[in-house]
Amino acid sequence: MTPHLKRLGWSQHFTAQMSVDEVETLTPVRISEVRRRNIIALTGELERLELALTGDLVASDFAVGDFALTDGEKIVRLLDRKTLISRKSAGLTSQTQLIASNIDTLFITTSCNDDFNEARLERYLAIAIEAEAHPVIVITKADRPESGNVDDFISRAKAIYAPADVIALNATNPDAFGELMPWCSTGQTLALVGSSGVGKSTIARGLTGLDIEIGDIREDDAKGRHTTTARSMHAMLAGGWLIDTPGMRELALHDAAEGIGTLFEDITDLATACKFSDCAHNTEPGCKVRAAIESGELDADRVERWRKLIDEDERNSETVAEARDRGRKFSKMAKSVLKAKKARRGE
Ligand SMILES: Nc1nc2c(ncn2[C@@H]2O[C@H](COP(=O)(O)OP(=O)(O)OP(=O)(O)O)[C@@H](O)[C@H]2O)c(=O)[nH]1
Ligand SMILES: [Zn+2]
Repeated sequence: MTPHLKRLGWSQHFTAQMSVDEVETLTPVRISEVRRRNIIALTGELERLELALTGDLVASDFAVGDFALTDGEKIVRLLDRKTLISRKSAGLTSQTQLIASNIDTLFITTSCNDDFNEARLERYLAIAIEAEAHPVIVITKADRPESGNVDDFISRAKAIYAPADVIALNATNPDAFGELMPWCSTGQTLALVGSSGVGKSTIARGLTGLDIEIGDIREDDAKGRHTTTARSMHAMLAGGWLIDTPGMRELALHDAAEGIGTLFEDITDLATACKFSDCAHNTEPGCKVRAAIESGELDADRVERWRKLIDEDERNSETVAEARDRGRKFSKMAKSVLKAKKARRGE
């Protein structure tokens, strides 16, 4: 592996996928922009190539951050991803839209104010775990906590998921960025998520030295609003890459059952030991989850958040057919309720 490729974020994971023939004839590149008709990719020397899509490959098969092999003209082969973040596209066709790939670290950003909330952090943690990206909870506005003190926010964040790192900082102070360096250096790829106003753009600016507006670029055409990924991969001052595709801001939970399972492993373990395999953990006899809440081993609020997250995930993961089915069931139910009401009123 050349040092140049390492700088691009290349690793053994990708080398191992190449045949001897491919090593001799093709060039590895990293995809930095996905356009409707072509792909912009960077070589190890950071040369920017405009590559054609040919054969079966279409733009929606690619994510910013992908590694691929090219003959210099077109993409020949897409390499298996290390990690992938996707979302369900809005609208009638509930297709999965690829948002970013081969991300090592996800900065889950919140602030020392009302934005800080366990449920929100858990949702992003489940997304990171599902994508196999390392989660770092970055708590901004540590210079002016609106309530309590910064240490309280840090301990609350640490209590959510032990493997996640937690950093509190003043994102407007350039000196504070030193703490973020372990995830920003050469070979590392990073993405930022969090609500509006928590400081994502401020952090992005601090890490890249560029005034980038994350998520502002949209294309409109007859088919409706498209997100484009123009200029979505930015070199960080410390040597790594920051990926900030527009879809990152609107990430919703979907198909993250495993992520939720890992995040709430203790509850999941108890739930599998319940007497009934379909236990809803309400009033069923032999429910280990309820028993753990009653003994004080589990926090009832956390269990509630776990259930809500599973519900949200299942709702967002359903296929178009399932959603239609649910719609039908609902309208059937609504009709029968209406009928019963009318009958009561003697209509
Ligand atoms: N004092 C202080 N202000 C901060 C900090 N982080 C962000 N801000 C300010 O908070 C405001 C919002 O920050 P942005 O970086 O625009 O937040 P964002 O997450 O990118 O917001 P959207 O673009 O709406 O998604 C700006 O005025 C920042 O200067 C911090 O750590 N301390
Ligand atoms: Zn149970």
